[in-house]
Amino acid sequence: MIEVGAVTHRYGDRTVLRDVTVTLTEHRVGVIGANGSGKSTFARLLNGLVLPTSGSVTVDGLSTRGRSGAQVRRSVGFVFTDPDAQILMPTVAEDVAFGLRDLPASAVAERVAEALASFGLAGHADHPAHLLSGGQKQLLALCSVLVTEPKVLVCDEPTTLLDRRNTRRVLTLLSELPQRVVLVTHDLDAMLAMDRVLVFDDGRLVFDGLPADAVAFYVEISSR
Ligand SMILES: Nc1ncnc2c1ncn2[C@@H]1O[C@H](COP(=O)(O)OP(=O)(O)OP(=O)(O)O)[C@@H](O)[C@H]1O
Repeated sequence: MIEVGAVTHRYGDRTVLRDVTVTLTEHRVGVIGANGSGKSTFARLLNGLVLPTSGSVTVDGLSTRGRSGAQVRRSVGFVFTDPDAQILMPTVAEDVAFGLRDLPASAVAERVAEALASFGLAGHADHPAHLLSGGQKQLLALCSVLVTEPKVLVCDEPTTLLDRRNTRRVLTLLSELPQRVVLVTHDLDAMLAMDRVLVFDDGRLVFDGLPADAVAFYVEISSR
C-alpha cells in the first residue's frame, strides 16, 4: 500500500504539489494531467527520489524519509522518460547485471540472459548501450529495473520515445507484470487498462476514480 499524506512540495518558492492525500492499493494506477501539473514530482515522491516539503509518503508502511528510505528505493523501481538518465554501464548486458551486483556471478549471468531474451534484446547483449535506438534504450532501462524484481514499478512516461509497436509491447508487458505499477503518461488509451486513475491539475489531485471517468474529466478540463 502506498500512502501519500497531506503532501505539499515546493521547488524554491514555487509550489508544484498542494496538499495531496491518497492511498493506493490497486494493482494498476494511472496518472494523467497537463504539462507541469505535478505528475513527475508525484511519481518521484513514491520512491523517495523527491522528499516532500511537508507531509509524508510511505510504501508498505516504510517512510521514504530517514533510515527506511533506502529500503523504499530498493522496493520501488523507477523508469524515467529519458532512458539515458538511467543507463549506467557500457554494454547492454552489463547494464542489466548492474542491478544484480550483490548476487553471485553464476546467478547473474543466467538472470541477465533471461531478462534480455524477454525484452527482445538478447542479440544486443554485448553492444554498447549508448548505440541502441531510443526505443531499445527504453526497453533496456525497463529491463534493468525489472531484473531487480521491485515490489512496485513507477513509470514516468515510459513510451514517449517508442514507436507504435514498442509502445504496445511495453504497455502489454506492464499490464502483465505481477507487481504493482504506477504509470504516468499522456497516452489516454493506456489509461483504460488501469484499475484507478488520478488526474492532476496545477499541483492538485483534482480527480481520482475509474479510468473512463478520469479520462472524460481530464478531456473536459483540458478543453476549457
Ligand atoms: N527540479 C526542479 N526544480 C525546479 N522546478 C521543477 C523541478 N522539477 C519540476 N519543476 C517544476 O515543477 C512543476 C511540475 O513539474 P512536473 O515535472 O512534476 O510536471 P509534469 O506534470 O510531470 O509535467 P510534464 O507532463 O510536462 O512532464 C513544473 O512547473 C516544473 O517546471
